[in-house]
Amino acid sequence: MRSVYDSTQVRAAEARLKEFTAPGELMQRAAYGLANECLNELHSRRGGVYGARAALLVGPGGNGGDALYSGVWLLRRGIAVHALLVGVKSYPGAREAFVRAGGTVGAISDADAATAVSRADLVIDGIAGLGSSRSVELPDSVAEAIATTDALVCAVDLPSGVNGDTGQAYDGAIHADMTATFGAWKPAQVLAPARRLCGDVRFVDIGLGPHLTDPRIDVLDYADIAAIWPGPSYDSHKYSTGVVGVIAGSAQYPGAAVMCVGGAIRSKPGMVRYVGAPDAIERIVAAWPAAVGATSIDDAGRTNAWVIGPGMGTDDAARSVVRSSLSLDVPVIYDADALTILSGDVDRLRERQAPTVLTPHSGEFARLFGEVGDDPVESVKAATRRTGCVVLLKGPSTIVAAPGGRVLVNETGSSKLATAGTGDVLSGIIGAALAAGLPAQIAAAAGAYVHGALADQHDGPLIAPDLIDELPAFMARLQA
Ligand SMILES: NC(=O)C1=CN([C@@H]2O[C@H](COP(=O)(O)OP(=O)(O)OC[C@H]3O[C@@H](n4cnc5c(N)ncnc54)[C@H](OP(=O)(O)O)[C@@H]3O)[C@@H](O)[C@H]2O)[C@@H](O)CC1
Ligand SMILES: [K+]
Repeated sequence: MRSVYDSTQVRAAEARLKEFTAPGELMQRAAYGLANECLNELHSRRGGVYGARAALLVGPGGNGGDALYSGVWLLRRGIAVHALLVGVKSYPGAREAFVRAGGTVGAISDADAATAVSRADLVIDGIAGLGSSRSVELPDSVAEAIATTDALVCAVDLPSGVNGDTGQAYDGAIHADMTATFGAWKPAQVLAPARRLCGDVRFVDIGLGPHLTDPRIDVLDYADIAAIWPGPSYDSHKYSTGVVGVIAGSAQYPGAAVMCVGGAIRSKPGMVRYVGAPDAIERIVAAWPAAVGATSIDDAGRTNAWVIGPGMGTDDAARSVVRSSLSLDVPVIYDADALTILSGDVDRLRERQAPTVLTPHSGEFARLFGEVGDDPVESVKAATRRTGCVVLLKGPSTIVAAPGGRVLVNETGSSKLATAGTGDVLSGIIGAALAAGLPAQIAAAAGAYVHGALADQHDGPLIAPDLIDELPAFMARLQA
């Protein structure tokens, strides 16, 4: 698990650590770590560093200070380093130290600034980090040189022009190949759209760890999923590993039910029950002979969790099923059409006594709760406070919040998943995890991890049934 801290937490930890360190010590640790990351990467790209050229983009604050002091280390390794000041100010003492070590300094508005960038093998973006709060305005020629260079572009702490806490990217934000993050992972390094601008994130330990508590976000990794994903034990039987009920599909969208049941059945619960009309049951059993059919929830028998919604339509019958499901005393995940049905009735979700998971994409989220704002984590947390439900917001970075709990962000998957039916598979996987007894937020986040990882391991273009085909091998590896 990777813990992520916002700028207020990082600054507070920095202030506490400063009580035990000499003045300037933390910046020196950061600058040395930054220089090392750049040198290692440059070495692997060019086969050496001596004789390389570097351009530093230097802002007025601590971020620019880091860039200048890292320049001192680069100079000591035989790299020619030119600093371009963005604005008139620079971090006290850093410019002088850089010049003493042999660095040269110009302004970003100099006629030859773009040439310095395009000739460089390494560009260090130290315009702004934690203090980055607005668009980056560079001369057009410099912006163009940064955008088109083959050089290694390394962001100091965060790419300039991204909001470190929300993941928002302002106009002109720098697109880095690599980001050296100091002391903690920051929200923008795991949240879209900023995450993409960070490139490869390298952690530089400056000793903040013991002073950081209560992360804003956690990111689950493979080891976490392997540890928590429920597997059968030697005395398991079909009821002990969880029974999933699925209400999905309609005459218009029969495939949604097949995808959803497939996602559930291949995630290895003990049993999957499908509830629908007789012809729909026939279709499901033809596709998944191990599934068990019933024509109503009441006739379905013992079930540990329900998946309700994919492709079920929004007609009166569907509305009545969703309304009556609110009183089910086992966990329920509402997806797709069920979310549309609930959008006029969000506050009724508070009636639910058992855990509930909502899995909207941004359009469904807007219908339920209003548009996702500039701070998507806050928007999702507000939705959980309003409904008492676990809310999983699908998107380039999936955000999963629970009432009173910590926020989880999933990093697996890609735009490959933007294809019909993949969401139905996801809800089936989450349903299986819920039925097996995982706490609702963990079930949702672990389901999102598995779903994304299936897409990542699939070669070539992807359609929803490919995810189901990838599931058995993935589960086998996970439980090995
Ligand atoms: N915390 C830690 O543990 C450690 C922190 N360290 C380092 O310090 C950094 C934080 O330093 P910081 O507080 O001085 O803020 P920083 O990011 O340099 O911004 C400064 C000013 O830049 C400006 N500015 C903003 N956006 C801009 C834009 N788009 N284009 C142009 N200018 C822009 C804006 O000033 P304004 O122009 O608005 O007056 C803003 O106030 C941190 O990220 C890390 O690198 C390490 O050294 C040691 C450990
Ligand atoms: K930066």
